Amino acid sequence: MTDQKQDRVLIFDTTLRDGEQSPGATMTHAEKVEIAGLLDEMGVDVIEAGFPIASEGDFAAVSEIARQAKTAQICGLARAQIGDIDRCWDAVKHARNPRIHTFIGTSPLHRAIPNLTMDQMADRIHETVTHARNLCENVQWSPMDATRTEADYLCRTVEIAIKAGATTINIPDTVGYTAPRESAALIRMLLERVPGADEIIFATHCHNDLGMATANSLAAVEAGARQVECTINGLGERAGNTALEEVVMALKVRNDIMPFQTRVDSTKLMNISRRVAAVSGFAVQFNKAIVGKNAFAHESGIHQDGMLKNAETFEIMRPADVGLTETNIVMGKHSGRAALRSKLENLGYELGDNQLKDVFVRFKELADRKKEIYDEDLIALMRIATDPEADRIKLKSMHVVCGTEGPNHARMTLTVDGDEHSTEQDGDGPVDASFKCIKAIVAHSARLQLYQVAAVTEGTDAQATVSVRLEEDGRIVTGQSADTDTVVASARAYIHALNRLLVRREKGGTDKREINYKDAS
Ligand SMILES: CC(=O)SCCNC(=O)CCNC(=O)[C@H](O)C(C)(C)COP(=O)(O)OP(=O)(O)OC[C@H]1O[C@@H](n2cnc3c(N)ncnc32)[C@H](O)[C@@H]1OP(=O)(O)O
Ligand SMILES: CC(C)C(=O)C(=O)O
Ligand SMILES: [Mg+2]
Repeated sequence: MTDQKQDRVLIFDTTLRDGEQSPGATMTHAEKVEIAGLLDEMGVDVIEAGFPIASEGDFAAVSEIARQAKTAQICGLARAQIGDIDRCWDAVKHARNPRIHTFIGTSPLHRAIPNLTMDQMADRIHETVTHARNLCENVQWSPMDATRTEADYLCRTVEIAIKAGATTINIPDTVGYTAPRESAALIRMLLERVPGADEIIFATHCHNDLGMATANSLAAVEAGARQVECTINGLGERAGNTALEEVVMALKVRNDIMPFQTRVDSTKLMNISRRVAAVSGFAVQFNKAIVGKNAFAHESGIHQDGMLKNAETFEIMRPADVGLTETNIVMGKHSGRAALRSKLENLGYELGDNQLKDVFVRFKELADRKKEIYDEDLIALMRIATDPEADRIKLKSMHVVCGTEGPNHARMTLTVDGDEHSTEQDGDGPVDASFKCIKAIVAHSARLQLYQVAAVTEGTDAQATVSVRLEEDGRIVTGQSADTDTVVASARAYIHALNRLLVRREKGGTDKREINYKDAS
């Protein structure tokens, strides 16, 4: 009997593959390895670590995650092509418990893309799944756009994949089109009609285009699926994937009507949500279920009154269940190293003494400008303080004149590899003038693809987190910074992105001296 017959639901996290496919969510190698470590620690069963054929970087990240994984199975994605599958295996084979995930679009719309007839596609599925199974014991096969595939053809292809050795069949709602009762009916139909269906695990992989991803996933579980594919914060293409935290907490809180278990330690949800938001640059909306800033906040009088008398009046989960601890240490300019270390440890950062010293200096600088330092402020600060790529170009000072009178003007001094360079520039607004200063000192041809500002905490002294995405010769880098001054945060984010670009250039074999900097004043 497989797990499918029991009450255990496997959690398959695809933050690092489908989540990273969100436009702009590209993560660095180190960030992917870090997130994979947190997922493993949290009890996720399978981590889809990337698409190894997609790039050298993806291959390297999947290989390292495979080497480092302790408990989770490590999976890579591959098209229905022998070369993809071989490349995937070369990356995941280092894991104690590897998995190959191969897929092809089976719906009429998707069959037309590679221009295969139904029979030709059936042969391709047989050939590729057989090949994958000869390499790896765990093979997952997905009929992409399953929910818009003809029922008979879906049953036929699933049967072929099972016979060829697939151990998991994933049923993707690739475009977020299905509704809960259809999602359930589809799994039931496959279980009833496909020979061998009771020997494998059915998975559900939903997208959130109509806001039904979690409902569809849970409906599939009730119908017999025993693996849910999801991402932290619901990160993913377009409207995203099923949110891991929603599935885990729904199964926990409503276990009375959905009696299924996962292995996920829910107290780690808040921390990983914040880390994924920080590294992807995708802020979590305030009212996001489970991990939103307001998910456990109460402002109206009747709610507060009820909460004070009995928290269950307005809360169906305890904040501690998702890893929110009461803020008993309020961080500010009077806090010392011990409090900072303890606070950072609660947030999941283990620091050595030297690192703590550096972070403490930055913390005090911030505390001098800001009354209260929130967890989000510390996460933003840690992200910048511990990024090894944020080195060669540094902001020494800047002064900006802006307002209704114009022209907006920036004066800036940067250090580049330790040497100081200064310039002054006018611009169309203070941010434009600052970016022009940076460009005047560090000449480059990178194109600004994205400039995004978000406040990480409330109040007029809130830190602004700025993300800047640059593109140069196909290389895409994202820089981030946080500061109470939005223009300073913007300049720092731009510089952070440039530093990353320099690292990419060097890794790509370009001579380090290619960095072209000059005094433009
Ligand atoms: C629903 C999903 O999430 S699917 C996963 C989507 N994720 C990604 O695409 C991210 C990674 N992708 C990439 O890096 C690139 O697309 C690569 C490396 C895989 C392929 O790059 P290229 O060779 O330049 O192909 P390109 O991206 O232009 O087109 C995709 C090709 O794959 C084919 N293809 C797409 N899906 C499949 C599949 N499941 N099995 C076999 N072939 C497929 C297409 O027919 C097309 O073939 P063609 O080049 O012969 O026309
Ligand atoms: C690759 C497949 C599983 C996918 O992500 C989808 O169909 O949404
Ligand atoms: Mg998907």
